[in-house]
Amino acid sequence: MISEFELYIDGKFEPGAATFGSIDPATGAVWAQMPEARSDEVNRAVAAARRAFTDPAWAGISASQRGKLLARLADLLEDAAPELAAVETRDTGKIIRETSSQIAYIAEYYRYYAGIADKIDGRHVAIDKADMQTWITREPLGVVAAIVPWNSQLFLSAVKLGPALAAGCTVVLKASEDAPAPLLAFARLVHEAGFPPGVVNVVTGFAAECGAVLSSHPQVDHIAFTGGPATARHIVNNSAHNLAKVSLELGGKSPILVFADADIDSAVNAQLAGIFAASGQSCVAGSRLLVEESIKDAFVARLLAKVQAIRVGLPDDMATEFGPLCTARQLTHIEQVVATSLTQGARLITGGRRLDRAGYYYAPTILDCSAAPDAECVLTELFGPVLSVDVFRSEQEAISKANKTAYGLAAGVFTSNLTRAHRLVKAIKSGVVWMNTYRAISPLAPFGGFGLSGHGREGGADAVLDYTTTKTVWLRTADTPIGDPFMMR
Ligand SMILES: NC(=O)C1=CN([C@@H]2O[C@H](COP(=O)(O)OP(=O)(O)OC[C@H]3O[C@@H](n4cnc5c(N)ncnc54)[C@H](O)[C@@H]3O)[C@@H](O)[C@H]2O)C=CC1
Ligand SMILES: O=Cc1ccc(S(=O)(=O)O)cc1
Repeated sequence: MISEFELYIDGKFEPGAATFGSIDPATGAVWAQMPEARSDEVNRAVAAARRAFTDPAWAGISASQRGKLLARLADLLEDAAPELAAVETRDTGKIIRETSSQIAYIAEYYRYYAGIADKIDGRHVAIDKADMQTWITREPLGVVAAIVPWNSQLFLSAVKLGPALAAGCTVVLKASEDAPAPLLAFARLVHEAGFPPGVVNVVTGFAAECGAVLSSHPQVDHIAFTGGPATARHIVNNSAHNLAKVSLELGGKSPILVFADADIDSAVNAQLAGIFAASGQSCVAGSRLLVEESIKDAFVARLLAKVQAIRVGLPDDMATEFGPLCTARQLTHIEQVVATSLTQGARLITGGRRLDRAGYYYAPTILDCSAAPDAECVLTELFGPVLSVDVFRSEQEAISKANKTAYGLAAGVFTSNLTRAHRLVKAIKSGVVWMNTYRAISPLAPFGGFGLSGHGREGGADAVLDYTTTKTVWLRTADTPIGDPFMMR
């Protein structure tokens, strides 16, 4: 497995200003040293990206050529998927079953944007003046600061790098200080793919000396951020310095609504996947089960039986279904929110404790919140394996409970009633609604939220446009001299 990690700045690998230990969440012990970028490294990375943006080696190549570089990166990523998956699993604790299949699929995101690179068209305007031709071209926006959290970081980078590079931007990618190894390893593939120096730079470091320096840097034009709402507020404040365009992909408190007429086996499995896959550390975690009252007891009993059969184990074992949390901080946060929720009237159905083993394991947990619908665990994101259960008695009540948090990222609806399904799609406030399925993703499908879940949309063809700006060109076609200079044409 890769065990040496460096920053990647201006086409070269370097050790950083200092190093910090990265922890293996399955043991709680440091497993590798990571290079820390501070202001000097960040400033050099942004300067390299700025220079590369206009350098003929990048600005002078065709869009098709940019697509070929992205396609090459996709091939390299696919080949390296097993090795990168091992690194991600070691550094984040995410189970190898998910990392290995997810990384192979991420190659498809780069392929998708490779194909789009030379399809970013401008348009001709049927202008309302006889002696004028007017058209709009699309140009790359400039230097992008891509800031990602530790979870699914190769995926969250792909939905930024893919469209940004297809559009012709250059990028400084900041990996989280929690588990940066997979992105630093990924930088080797960027290098091998042959992107000119400075087009992609990969750094990691802490909030004040790295993240804040990058997001407030005067040479940054666009900040593509994924993370928590609290950090997002810092990002928006930082962008007051550079007035960069900002996109925010934030947390969620996504409901899964199960009606009595649903395919219950499917809904139980989707709920299991929604909250216990990746040990609940997913922005789209289906952390609120809203179930029709008449089937609540039967549904929860079937769910509980499946939860009790989950195979907890070491994340690098293909048989493991449930691994540790990524950080000790996360473990403490979940313990505190669960304890508070119990005092607020939530009732423990299962879990609610650390597991008695090394590493940051927290048991799959279900809390009945039907008597405490405003408990903390119902309203705030935990980013862990904690499901709150509540009931509804009517479609209207289901909608109002689904929409009651400040988030609006995703929702799942399980029903066999087609007309109701259409009504719910319209009524639920979230950027994604999964009907009779959950946590499905594709490069072709846009993704993002409302409210506290942010306002960006990543994935899909239109994402490329976020990394471009328009230029309107006017051409006067008359051969006669321009007339009255004191009036607008
Ligand atoms: N909507 C989406 O697509 C997704 C959202 N998320 C959200 O991410 C969060 C979990 O990740 P965390 O690592 O806890 O997020 P976080 O917000 O703590 O960190 C995210 C990134 O921001 C950086 N950062 C921290 N302070 C900064 C500052 N002052 N200036 C600039 N950068 C700064 C961090 O170093 C890291 O790289 C959850 O809320 C989760 O829901 C996670 C995955 C996908
Ligand atoms: O479709 C977008 C999407 C889905 C899942 C995740 S996570 O990695 O599970 O947080 C992120 C984005």
